[in-house]
Amino acid sequence: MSGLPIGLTVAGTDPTGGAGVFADLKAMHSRGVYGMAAVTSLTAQNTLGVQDVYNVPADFIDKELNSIFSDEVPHAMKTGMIAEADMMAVIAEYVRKYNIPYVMDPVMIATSGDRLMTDRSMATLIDTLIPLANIVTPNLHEAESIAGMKIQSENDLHKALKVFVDDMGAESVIIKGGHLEGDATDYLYDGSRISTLSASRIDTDQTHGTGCTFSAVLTAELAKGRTIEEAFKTGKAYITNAIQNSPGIGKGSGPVNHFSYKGD
Ligand SMILES: Nc1ncnc2c1ncn2[C@@H]1O[C@H](COP(=O)(O)OP(=O)(O)OP(=O)(O)O)[C@@H](O)[C@H]1O
Ligand SMILES: Cc1ncc(CO)c(N)n1
Repeated sequence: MSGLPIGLTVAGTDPTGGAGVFADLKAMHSRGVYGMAAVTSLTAQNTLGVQDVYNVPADFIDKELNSIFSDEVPHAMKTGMIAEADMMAVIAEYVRKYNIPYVMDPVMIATSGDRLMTDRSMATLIDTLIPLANIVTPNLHEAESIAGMKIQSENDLHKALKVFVDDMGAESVIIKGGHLEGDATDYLYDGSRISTLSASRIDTDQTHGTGCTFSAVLTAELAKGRTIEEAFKTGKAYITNAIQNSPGIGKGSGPVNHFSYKGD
């Protein structure tokens, strides 16, 4: 039993380290949390796009998770890229059995526009993973696909938030406004109230892996026993600072700085 908070990420790799499990580990480390990672897919990708994907078979993901959980149970976990429904079913079993705080980042399409989840997995994502989640973190497009509606107004956004919690059974949802017009405003709904956090939009294309990094920070904060609202505040401050200080790596949409945020 470790005194250090432990966060687990279950997601794909990005060999350039800007998104996926490597980014998650950096974000958790930066927040003072010991990071563990089980890999769902290897991708060949960089700041320009995804060149190829190699899925880990679901029964091997089961072995990775068994190795982790039979040895040390993490204090919180997140999932990111999960390409296929059979992988989701395996992961859901561990979330159910160990019942640790769970952040579900429904990764569907990379910043570059490449698909990272099959369409036929959508029903499983909605039926098995979302009801287990303490926080679901869709971006605007993912929220539209999952809620099955267009989001063109504040009113639509409020309706979509409620679909995740009131209809699908998540404890809370944060719809991220990285792709909204104007300020980058994120919306949290926890079943009783909607709260927002806003940052001025940073005029940059250095946003590769922002979603992964944001959800990894939320997971790290939950691993420390912080509330969802506290985790949201830290996640927002961290990602805004990380985008502002992006290191300018690669020829395309580069990664953020996982180590620049120095807040508590
Ligand atoms: N240009 C920006 N300026 C300020 N904040 C931003 C900007 N772009 C994204 N964010 C913030 O970054 C976080 C991640 O949001 P975003 O909508 O980009 O996620 P995503 O699309 O899932 O990311 P990914 O690129 O990893 O797929 C949110 O808090 C969002 O408000
Ligand atoms: C492995 C992986 N997960 C998530 C994203 C979304 O940014 C990505 N580009 N790559």
